Formats: sequence, C-alpha cells, structure tokens
Amino acid sequence: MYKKFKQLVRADKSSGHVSEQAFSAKSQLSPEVPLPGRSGPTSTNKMASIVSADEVLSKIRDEVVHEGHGASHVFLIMGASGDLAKKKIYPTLWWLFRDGLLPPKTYFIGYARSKLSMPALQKNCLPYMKVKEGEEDKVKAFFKLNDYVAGSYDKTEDFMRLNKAIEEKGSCNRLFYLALPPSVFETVTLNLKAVCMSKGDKWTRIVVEKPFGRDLASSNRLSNHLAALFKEEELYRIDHYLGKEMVQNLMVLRFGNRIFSPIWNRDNIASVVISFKEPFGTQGRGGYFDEFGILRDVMQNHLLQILTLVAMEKPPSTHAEDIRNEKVKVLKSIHSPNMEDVVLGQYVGDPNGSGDAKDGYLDDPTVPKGSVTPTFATVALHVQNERWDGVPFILRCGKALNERKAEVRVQFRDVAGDIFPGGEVKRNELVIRVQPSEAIYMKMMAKTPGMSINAEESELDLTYGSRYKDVKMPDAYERLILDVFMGSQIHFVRSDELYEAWRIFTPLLHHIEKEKPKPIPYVYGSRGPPESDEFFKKFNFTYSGTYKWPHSNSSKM
Ligand SMILES: NC(=O)C1=CN([C@@H]2O[C@H](COP(=O)(O)OP(=O)(O)OC[C@H]3O[C@@H](n4cnc5c(N)ncnc54)[C@H](OP(=O)(O)O)[C@@H]3O)[C@@H](O)[C@H]2O)C=CC1
Ligand SMILES: O=C1O[C@H](COP(=O)(O)O)[C@@H](O)[C@H](O)[C@H]1O
Repeated sequence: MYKKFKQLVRADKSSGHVSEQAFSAKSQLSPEVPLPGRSGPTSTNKMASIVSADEVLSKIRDEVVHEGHGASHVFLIMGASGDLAKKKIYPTLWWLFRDGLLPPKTYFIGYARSKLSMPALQKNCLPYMKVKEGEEDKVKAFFKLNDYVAGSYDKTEDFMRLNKAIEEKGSCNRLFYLALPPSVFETVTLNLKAVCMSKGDKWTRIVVEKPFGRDLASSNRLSNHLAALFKEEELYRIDHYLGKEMVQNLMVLRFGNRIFSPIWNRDNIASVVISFKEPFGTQGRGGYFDEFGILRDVMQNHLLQILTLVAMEKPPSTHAEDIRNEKVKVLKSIHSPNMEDVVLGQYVGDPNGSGDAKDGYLDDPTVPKGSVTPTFATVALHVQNERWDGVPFILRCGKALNERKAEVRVQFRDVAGDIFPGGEVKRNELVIRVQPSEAIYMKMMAKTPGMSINAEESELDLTYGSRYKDVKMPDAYERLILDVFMGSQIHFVRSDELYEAWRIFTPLLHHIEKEKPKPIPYVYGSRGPPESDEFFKKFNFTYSGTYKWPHSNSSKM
C-alpha cells in the first residue's frame, strides 16, 4: 500500500525523480512562507534587523502570539518516547510555553510505539525541563495541553487514530517534529502524507532531524522521497548550530559593519579556523557514533554550515531564499578534500585520568572491536572563488578533548613592512566564540601603556556576559522551533545545501571506509593529535602562544 501511495504521489510530480537542478530551481522560485498576518520578505527583514535576544523575544510574541489569527496549532512529537524528545523537544516546548511565546491555542501530541500514559511520559521529561520553584501550576497547565497516542510507525490505521486525535483539537495548523530513527523515516512520512495532513487554509510543516543520510546517494534518496511527498517550504531540516546566537550573529557582524567588508578576502585573511571541541567521549553511545564518525556527526553539517556563513557573499536581502542561495554558491566552490588535507584521530584512555577519561574509544563496549572510526578530524577546505582563492578554511572537531568550545578564528595576514623591532607585531585575529560564554574579540596590537613605545598584543572585546547582562539567551532549539511556527526557513538547511555538503564529503568518507587509515591516537582530555597543530602551520595559521588574556576565568563567564 505504501509503495502504491508513493508511486501515486511521485506520478503526480511528473518525473518522480527530483534532480539537484530541479531542487535548486524550485527552491529559488518558492517564496518564503510569510509570518502570520504579514507578507513574506518584509516581515523576515524586520525580524533580522533586531539584534538583542530580548527584543527578538518580544517581537516574536507580537508576531506569533498576537497575530496568529487565533488559529489553533498542534505540535506533534513523532518518537515521543525517545531520547531526543525527552531531553530536548519536550523541555523546549515547555520553555516556550512558560515564556508565553507560543500561539495561545497550541496543543501537543506525542506519538510512539511504547504504550505510555501521559503521567509516565511526563515523568520521563521532567528531569530535563528545569522547572523552577513557583512554576508548578504552569507546568501542570502545560501537561494538560499534552496528549499521547501509541501506535506503530507503519500501520495506516494507527495514523488514522492519530489524525482523529488531532481533529479533536479542531481545524488547526500541524507541525510534525520527526524525532525518529532513520529506519522508520520513510513509512512515517508516507503515512503522514496519506492521512495526517491539515486541511483547507491550515498548513502542515515537517521538521526533520539529522542524520540526513550517510553519504550523497543515501541523502539523495531521502531528499527525493521527501520531495515527492512535501513541498520544500513544508520541510524544515534542522541543524541546531544554525540556532545558536553567535552563528546567527555572523551575518550581522559581517554585513552590518562597514569595517569588515573591505578586509574580508584573500588579500587580508591568511586562514580561517572553525573548531568544535567536546570534553567527553561517546559515553556508552559508541555503537551509534561508530556508524557515523566525527566527520558525519559534526563536520559535514555544523562546521560546514558555519563556513558558509563566514564565506558567503552578501545576499540581496535577509529573505531565506536569498541567504540560502548565497550559501549554496559557496558550497559549490569547494572541492572534495583528499587525504593530504586531513588529520584523523581516535581517543585512547588516560591512565592517570579519572572516571570516563580512563577509557579510550575502543574500550566502549558498544564500539566494534578494532574500529578505525575517527573521533577527531581536522580538514582543510578551499573555497575556490575570487574572494577566497588560497585561503584555507581549517575545520576541526573532536570528542574527549581538553575543553568544551566552538569558535571561529579569522586570522589576518602579517602586517607588511613591520617597523617595530624585535618581531613584536603579531597577526590580528578575529575570534567569534560560539560557546561557551559567547564573545567576539579582535586580537590586535596596541602600544604598551606607559613610557615605552613597544607594541603589545591586546584586544577589542565584546564579551556577551558583561555587555548584555540581563538578556536571556534562548536555546538553539527554542529559536528554531519558533521559526517553524513563524514559517521562517532562514536557519534551516535547504535540499541543495544538503546535496552540496554531501558532495564535498562523500569521496573522503568513502575513501576512509574503503582504505581504513588508522587514526592517530590522542589521549582523552588532550588537545587532540599534535599532528593537527603541524597541519595548522602548513595551512597558514600561525600560533604564537604569546597572547595573554587578563581574566583568568574568562571561559567560565
Ligand atoms: N571576551 C572574552 O571572554 C575573551 C577571552 N579571551 C580568552 O583568552 C584566552 C586566550 O585567547 P585566545 O584567542 O584563545 O589566544 P591564543 O591565540 O593564545 O589561543 C589560545 C588557543 O590556541 C590554541 N593553541 C594552543 N597551542 C596551539 C598550537 N600549537 N597551534 C595552534 N593553536 C594552538 C589553543 O586552543 P585549541 O586547543 O582550541 O587549539 C588555545 O586555547 C582564551 O581563554 C580566551 O577565551 C580572550 C579575549 C577575550
Ligand atoms: O549534533 C551534535 O551536536 C552535539 C553538540 O551540540 P552542542 O549544542 O552541545 O554543542 C554533539 O554532542 C553530538 O555528537 C552531535 O551529534
């Protein structure tokens, strides 16, 4: 029955196979879904021109809550019994509800195979919801709006029951969050399309979580499947890094400041480093991780998305399609890296460490014996266009490292004709710290205060913790889920972006899988393999180690 249904939908869409070009043409044509009560691009521009999180939140209240035309919304959590649902999705919905950011008539329905009662589901989620004292009544009110339907992922009758539960809420917009394993993805989406779509003037939006395939072919299969069922503007592919404050800030920083545009190019920038570091290993989830490895888990999506925002040309507007068109152009200018552009590592236990740190990746009982899956990778990508030719973009990510950190480091070229004796002049570096403790700082030379005329390293510093003391910084999922309510796709991945991301990484991934190069061992809690630092030098990133920041506890701010 599913096959037949799929064929029918495909037949409807002429060829049934949606090519890369077709994706691209279609998404370039389709305008962004407008905010409730407003026309598309204008409203989106308005949102993007606001900088502070507080302003954004109050604007959202205006736009979504008060201009929601009184429409009912049902938020469906598909896979409601799972890890993502309990740790991220339910807590996020609760925070949005608590802060009054959701449209007034929003209901929540969880769906999964487990025969759970609502109190049992509530018990699973509560530990992650950070309910504060005094919020007990509100949390009760939140759960009163929640229902749970148990059903299979492949029986249409079960989806009919789900549809009935939705219909009991009246005519409503429907937002399906697919917090599901890839194995049930196809049958669930087929059933949703068959029996659970909204009717009349109400919309249906589908939020899709990664993994979006595991290489170009599987990702294309998934994209074609989804394109046969839903319109691109109904699909929201989440990359939660696009919901982070400092990642969203990249556009404003680059295009809202006159000082950066003239220097943002190969004439002035020596190299760009985009880093992700985590201080813990696979924590017993190595079985899952081993199927993907760090390149698929973090680099191909989060770090590459950040790269596109650093490297893209200025879009004509902040309309989602204009931004995503520019991001795709950057990706199209990147060739696949080969093994000379790569350092791979795998963590080993630290005999002197405590707790988890004693165990290496291969000590995780869920990891296959002798696995060569990398838990650390440094890759140099080259954006071969007029702006960036010759500027390496060094992407680096790893688990079980010495700290939690995500940052972008734009290192400028050496000052020409240095007049200061003793080699004191160091390269400028613009650092955008994504997490923890958001900050933007420019490492720069200044005269040593006092009688001397020496130059010394100092900084221009925008530390969010001190500059925006009372601003509540929303979590990435809060922003992104609200975006879905509002119909804004700016911070979601379009199908052609996904295509290009896999095109870049698939040859390398296949090579690694075939040749099984042994990753370089690095000790749990270290900075990764020393070879990665050598690699940085080779790709024109100069580390002097001389810069000193006066506040010793800066990274804890
Ligand atoms: N607003 C704020 O909060 C500000 C905070 N600071 C803080 O000051 C401190 C120093 O600033 P930062 O810009 O990091 O200064 P540095 O240029 O000294 O960079 C230090 C970082 O360089 C990396 N590194 C170490 N050895 C090498 C190597 N051989 N090759 C390449 N990279 C290497 C390390 O990070 P990795 O292990 O990731 O490679 C290290 O953390 C940081 O803690 C920073 O957060 C500074 C300015 C403003
Ligand atoms: O997507 C993923 O991201 C998390 C890190 O997210 P963060 O917001 O905590 O930085 C990572 O732990 C996980 O392996 C990866 O799949």
